[in-house]
Amino acid sequence: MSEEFKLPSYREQSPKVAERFRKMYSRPVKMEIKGLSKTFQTSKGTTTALKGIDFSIYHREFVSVIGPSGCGKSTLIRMLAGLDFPTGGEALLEGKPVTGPGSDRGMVFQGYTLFPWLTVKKNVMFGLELSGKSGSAVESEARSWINIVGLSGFEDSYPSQLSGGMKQRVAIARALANNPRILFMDEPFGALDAQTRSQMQAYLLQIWKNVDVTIMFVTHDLDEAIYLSDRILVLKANPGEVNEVIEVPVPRPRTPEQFISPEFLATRKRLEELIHPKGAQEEKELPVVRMVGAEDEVE
Ligand SMILES: Nc1ncnc2c1ncn2[C@@H]1O[C@H](COP(=O)(O)OP(=O)(O)OP(=O)(O)O)[C@@H](O)[C@H]1O
Repeated sequence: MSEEFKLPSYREQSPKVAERFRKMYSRPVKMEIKGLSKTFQTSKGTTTALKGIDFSIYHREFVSVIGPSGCGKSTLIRMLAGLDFPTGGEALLEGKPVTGPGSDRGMVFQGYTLFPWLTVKKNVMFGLELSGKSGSAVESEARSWINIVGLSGFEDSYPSQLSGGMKQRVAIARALANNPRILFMDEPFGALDAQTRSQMQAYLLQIWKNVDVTIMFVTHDLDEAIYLSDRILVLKANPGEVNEVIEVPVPRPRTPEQFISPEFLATRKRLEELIHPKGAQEEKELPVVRMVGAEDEVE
């Protein structure tokens, strides 16, 4: 008889992984979130989108935010980016309160936010020119960012000539060209097909490794969060609060083969327990629409 396969605890870390976290926690705090809350007044009453979020993101960390729909993931990232304002608490970037948008924070969203009338190079140069730089230095800087995201040769293409994954790489290059202290990514790969999405995840890990940047990444995809992150901030809904912070025990460098490693599976199981707790959703029988004979029934 074979022994029952037992997953390790998602808290079990190899010495190498524990050492990586020790190093990470010894780095300076990049962003400190202190008691951050947000309520919205609507015609139906008050919605508490976020309540008392406390969390610190360390320099060069990759953090993902995950949670059920409506738990406040986008609201959180928008407030940290300075695009919306908290109704309580505050966020500090390198010790300074966030009071509005700024070039020290980059954003990449799910929708392709490139200017369709500008070439790849001009899209990447846009932020640099806004900051007052000009001339050949800007152009060569833009070229080097285009190279970093693997799009050399496409400098003069227009967004309409690129695939979805390529457009998102341009959006990443444009955000990084401003040299942000932190990059916020809100479901950046949500609109991509599964194959392009996994390629983009691998690209993003390479870019993160090669560029001095800290990343906060919102996703619905549990595997994506585990594959990319150092830690996962799990939120719960109504009101949006921190449910758990998971230190991902999967060693780096990450590879797709790790998706079936015991550490990966244990982390996935824990995330599923947190996000889809048993009994939270009653299994509903869907109505049967009989369009075939009983002998054609399937299970
Ligand atoms: N501008 C707004 N006015 C009123 N309520 C809002 C507004 N923006 C967000 N909310 C509410 O705040 C809560 C959190 O919304 P948010 O979009 O941040 O959640 P989310 O976790 O990103 O959701 P999803 O996973 O579905 O994208 C929801 O209940 C939402 O209805």
